[in-house]
Amino acid sequence: MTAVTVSAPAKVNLRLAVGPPRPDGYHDLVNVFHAVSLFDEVTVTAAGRTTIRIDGPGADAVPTDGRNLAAMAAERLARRLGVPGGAAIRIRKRIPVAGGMAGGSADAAAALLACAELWGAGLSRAELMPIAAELGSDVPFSLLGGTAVGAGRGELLTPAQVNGGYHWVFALAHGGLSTPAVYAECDRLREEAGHRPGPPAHDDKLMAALREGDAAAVGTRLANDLQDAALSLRPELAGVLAAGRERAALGALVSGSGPTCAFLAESPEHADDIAAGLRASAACRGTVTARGPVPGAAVVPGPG
Ligand SMILES: C[C@@](CO)(OP(=O)(O)O)[C@H](O)COP(=O)(O)OP(=O)(O)OC[C@H]1O[C@@H](n2ccc(N)nc2=O)[C@H](O)[C@@H]1O
Ligand SMILES: Nc1ncnc2c1ncn2[C@@H]1O[C@H](COP(=O)(O)OP(=O)(O)O)[C@@H](O)[C@H]1O
Repeated sequence: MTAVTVSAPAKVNLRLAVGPPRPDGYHDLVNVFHAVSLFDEVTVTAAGRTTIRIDGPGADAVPTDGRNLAAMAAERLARRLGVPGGAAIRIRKRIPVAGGMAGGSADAAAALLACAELWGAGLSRAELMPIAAELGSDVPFSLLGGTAVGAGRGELLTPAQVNGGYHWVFALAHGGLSTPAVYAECDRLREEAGHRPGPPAHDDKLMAALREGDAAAVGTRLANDLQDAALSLRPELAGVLAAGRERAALGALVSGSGPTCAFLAESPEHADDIAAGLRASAACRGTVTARGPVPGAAVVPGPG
């Protein structure tokens, strides 16, 4: 096999409940991940050493050395398998960079699956999961896809039962937000308010709404404990959320650590209407519509 291409989806967090900081610097979560139809594509070919080429919006903000999560995935798997050399990696980026939609995690999951295929590793998706978790808390979900509840730091996944499809609008922001900075701001705001959070809690009503395919009920249960921190660091996001609510979005929230904002719509037509409202308000850089849930990282058939 000379080239393998894998596509991997972006995510939105339907619920992100954040516990107190752990001694290792992470936070325990109840993280309800939902994969949406916005994909990065990663192509790998055998090479003497690992290299990265990347194109698409925001590509210039992504490292092309050993700090790139896709490169880290390839190197880690090569070491694990005893493969000499590495992989030439090409990333076609569509997921907003540092946008709270797990683009780096998608690229890492895609590179892991693509290299396993390229090198004939014969590893199942389940066997790739522990390597994915070493690369980042969100990487296992990028492999799994669908809708799933992440415990621990987000890496311990249980697939969720979901009926129906969900229509989303994403408001793209200028620039990104650093995930560690948003978690730190969340801790700071809680300390300032004298709020001592308990362990993160599940929301049975959200899970029931997902099982019933009741988009309106899902919309009312969307929740993100990092939202206040993202708004504190980027106050203009309040205007973005308000612009989507004006067009009667079923729910509106910051996606993960932000700054992308997510809006749940009743139908594809309603999604287009919310997107038009957001663009008219000039509150954001642009919009993307997508549906969920979609599967996780998958090999794209045909020549790489
Ligand atoms: C917030 C979330 C929500 O899904 O994603 P984004 O919205 O940024 O995409 C995740 O928790 C991000 O996961 P990921 O981006 O994989 O984070 P990691 O590389 O594992 O960790 C980066 C840093 O984020 C913080 N972190 C991450 C996960 C976690 N459960 N607790 C944390 O405190 C820590 O400061 C850590 O050093
Ligand atoms: N392949 C990659 N794609 C995007 N970002 C990457 C990648 N590899 C490393 N990074 C770094 O990870 C940071 C977070 O990126 P990303 O995963 O897009 O955002 P988020 O964590 O908000 O979902 C970026 O600022 C970038 O420096």
